Amino acid sequence: MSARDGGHGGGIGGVGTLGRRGRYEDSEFTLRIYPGSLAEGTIYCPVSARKSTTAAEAIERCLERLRLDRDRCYVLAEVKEFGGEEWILNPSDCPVQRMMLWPRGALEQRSGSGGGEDYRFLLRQKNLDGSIHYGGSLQMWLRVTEERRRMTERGLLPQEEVRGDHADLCCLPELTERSLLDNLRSRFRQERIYTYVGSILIVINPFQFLPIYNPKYVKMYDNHALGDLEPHIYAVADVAYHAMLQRRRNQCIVISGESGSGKTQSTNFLIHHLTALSQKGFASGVEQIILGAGPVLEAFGNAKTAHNNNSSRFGKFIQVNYQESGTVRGAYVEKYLLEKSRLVYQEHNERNYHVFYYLLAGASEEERSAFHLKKPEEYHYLNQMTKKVLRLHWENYYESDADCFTVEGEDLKHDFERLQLAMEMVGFLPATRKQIFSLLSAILHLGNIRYKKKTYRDDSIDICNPEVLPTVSELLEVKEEMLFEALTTRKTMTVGERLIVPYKLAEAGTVRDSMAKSLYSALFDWIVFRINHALLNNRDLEESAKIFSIGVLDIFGFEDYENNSFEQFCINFANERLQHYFNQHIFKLEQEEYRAEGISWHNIDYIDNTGCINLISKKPTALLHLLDEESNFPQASNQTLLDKFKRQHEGNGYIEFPAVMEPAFIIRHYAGKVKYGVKDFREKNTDHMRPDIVALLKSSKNAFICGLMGIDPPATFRWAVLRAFFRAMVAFRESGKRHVHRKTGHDAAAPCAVLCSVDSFSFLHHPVHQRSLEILQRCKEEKYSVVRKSLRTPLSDLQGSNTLNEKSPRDGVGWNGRGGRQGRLSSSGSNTEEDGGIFVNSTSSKLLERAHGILMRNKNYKSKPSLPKHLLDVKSLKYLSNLTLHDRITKSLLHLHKKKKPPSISAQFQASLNKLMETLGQSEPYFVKCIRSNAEKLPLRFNDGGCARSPAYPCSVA
Ligand SMILES: Nc1ncnc2c1ncn2[C@@H]1O[C@H](COP(=O)(O)OP(=O)(O)OP(=O)(O)O)[C@@H](O)[C@H]1O
Repeated sequence: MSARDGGHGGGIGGVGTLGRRGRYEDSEFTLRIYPGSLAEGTIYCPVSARKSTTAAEAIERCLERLRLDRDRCYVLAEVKEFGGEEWILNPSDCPVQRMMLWPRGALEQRSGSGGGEDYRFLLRQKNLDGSIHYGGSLQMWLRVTEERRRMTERGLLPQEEVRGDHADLCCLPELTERSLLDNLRSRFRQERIYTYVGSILIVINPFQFLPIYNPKYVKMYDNHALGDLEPHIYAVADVAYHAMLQRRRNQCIVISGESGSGKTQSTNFLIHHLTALSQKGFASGVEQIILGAGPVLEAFGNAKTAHNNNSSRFGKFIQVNYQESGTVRGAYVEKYLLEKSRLVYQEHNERNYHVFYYLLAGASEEERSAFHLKKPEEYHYLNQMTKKVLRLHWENYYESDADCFTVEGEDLKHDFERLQLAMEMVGFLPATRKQIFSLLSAILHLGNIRYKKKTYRDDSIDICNPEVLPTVSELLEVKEEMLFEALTTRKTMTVGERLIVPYKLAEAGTVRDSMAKSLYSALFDWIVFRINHALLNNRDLEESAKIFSIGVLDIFGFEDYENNSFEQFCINFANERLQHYFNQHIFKLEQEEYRAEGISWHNIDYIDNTGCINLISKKPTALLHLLDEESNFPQASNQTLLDKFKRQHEGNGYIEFPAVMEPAFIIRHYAGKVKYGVKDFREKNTDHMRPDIVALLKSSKNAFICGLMGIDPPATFRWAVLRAFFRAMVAFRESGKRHVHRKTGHDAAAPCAVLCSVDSFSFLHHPVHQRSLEILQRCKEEKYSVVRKSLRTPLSDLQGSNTLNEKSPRDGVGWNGRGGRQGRLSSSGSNTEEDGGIFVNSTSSKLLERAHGILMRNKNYKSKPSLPKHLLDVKSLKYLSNLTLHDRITKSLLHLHKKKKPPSISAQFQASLNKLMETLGQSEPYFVKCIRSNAEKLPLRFNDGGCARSPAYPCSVA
């Protein structure tokens, strides 16, 4: 693709600034549409398009140029990297927007350097039954495959085994570690990366996309039993889908494997197939949002690590919900344990979360100055790794410097553009995005605050670089003095007296980092919440509606590093629970079933890890409970914690203590022994945001920051509605007065004068007021009342002003909108539950109606571009908050449990794991085990040692 105006013909990869982004909105690009067999002799047809050009329009132009038969029906298919997988675009989809989500490499290759045929648009013809016509080749191909299978069955063709490998390891004549490895290696060399072990799918990450994900394969695996065909990830998705429909039971697919083994990639294939299966090739609204949600979650939750340049630093469970008929109706994302420590510290050769680098590389000049952005190397939270390198190679600082902030083949500017677009796709308006980036900048500046001792004699501290404070206070919109106090002193109550105690030097750094980590994780929670809101379907709110679901769990694999700490302990505990679930299903339940049916069966010994799970989590003396006890005890230390572990569990076969006096303990996990250092265990387990910091942030004038501190989304939403009302009223009246004043030269107090002259006002066209007016209309329609019985101190807006009316094109609701969501809202009944509701009195109602009339009549008025986002409302917010009740991370981070102490991090993690296990327990499971073919990430290279050592290696699970 190339942009023809604006002078950035190198493709969208070169568009990085806001100003350029503005031009980019109107730029004309060239789409290359490949007609394939529909126009023999034409490789591709260049079609000019803008960001808003629809697929239907692009097809029209293409048909015109190629003079194709217009009586036929055509669609545009987007082919993405994974070996030719095709995504059919809806007529209203915008191909340029899809293309903007492609990685820069794809766009560059497109501009002529060759080899980039992976990403492209194809012109496809649609058959009468709605299926896609593949020019006969698919049918032929399927026939050949089928024929081949029949001939093999009849013995006319050699069996697969003759080639020396088995598609199912259970069929191996001899089951040894050697034979398993030989079989996997042999298959891998034939580019067969998938192998079954019974019903379990093993994937060996080839680090190169193979052409096995295109529609031929989608079709081929449709409605076959597992094992009928060559193993494939699509086969698992397909079997789960049909089992859900036939047995009317929820299904789940559990993906495991070490970092870089391909879990996330497998999840992507599964989700695409699971949504595509029910869509007959068309991307639904849900699929679109899932499509946008991926890059957003990735930018905020992934980072470069030593093992994987794009490693997910959080676990996720994506649940695709279906109607009884089997069509997708919505989805839900649950996240587990975002790695917070990465925000303030990274190991050598690792980076902070991607989004920081994207922002610093891609922000426009305007954004740079608004957020006071610097270079990455000037931020403490990003440059610690550089400093390490610096110490090693002082003389070649600049080389090392560049290496640390970019990854080979990466274009951060392009990634920033892509992120912005993805955020737009999940419904984040420009103002919301600005709030998010401003918060990220505040976090970076916060990290630059350094402390020093005031004097040698006492412990009191000061900030070395006070010039940073105004920047942070400006970005967070808090008072500078309050910020200084919160960062240097602690307020405590002792016998009714309020004490202000200065932090010690080491403490202050922890407080600063804790504030940064908590802000970031609250932001991440907020993003997940908003994505879930976008993925929510109206019908999910109806209790009677029957939902079936298929969940895909992509959770961090087993970890054993040189230094293991609290995070690894939690992660490995989660893996123990999953291994237990796996054992239950694969061995125990199956054997019990055989025995119940009277089938003679020799029980297979498997490693039962119940003992290890009990050691870690069984009340009252398990390690996690002892940790909680010691975390609550002010005099305790990590050493007393270790002593407690020893006293309580000495002699337990699952725990050992190093012979030398080392502050560590060793757990015998199912996947091997891991040594954990107890340093920081207590601190990490109670990593809550301090009350002083919460109070500071709640004092922010910025509704978005306050919103992050809000624990009750429905309540904060109502406050947002109220605020919007007053904002609109005040603005409307004030502007009216000003206008009359200008015209008559004296103050016009009478509202009628305002109304008479308001037609020409432009202030109403400001997005904030448009939104306020729309919100007000909704209030009116919901019969809210304007006068609150008692005005409490606002809990603040959850969403900030710009997010309240982000709405879905599906809603189709205008000012006087009927039907759609509006219908749902008025029938929701949520308003009646409210005490002290909001009443629209008749004067303000008239005022607003008039204002709206003006707004709508004005010929300059343009409706906002419709966004793939649901309208927020109390009922859906309540629904979502209930779904995430178990996950009280944000709540506890903010220390909002007034009476009780907030639950510890490990307690919250256990609660979310329990919920996950409950969901899995109610589903029929499938297991996908991912293995890294080599540690160097080389394409199609099989390293025996690496594969056999993998915790997902069949020997260690079977
Ligand atoms: N099936 C596949 N075909 C081709 N390449 C793959 C495949 N699966 C994974 N990869 C490559 O391997 C890289 C690492 O995979 P992925 O990020 O999915 O690993 P992961 O197990 O999720 O790692 P982490 O636990 O660190 O998040 C991907 O960026 C991709 O380049």
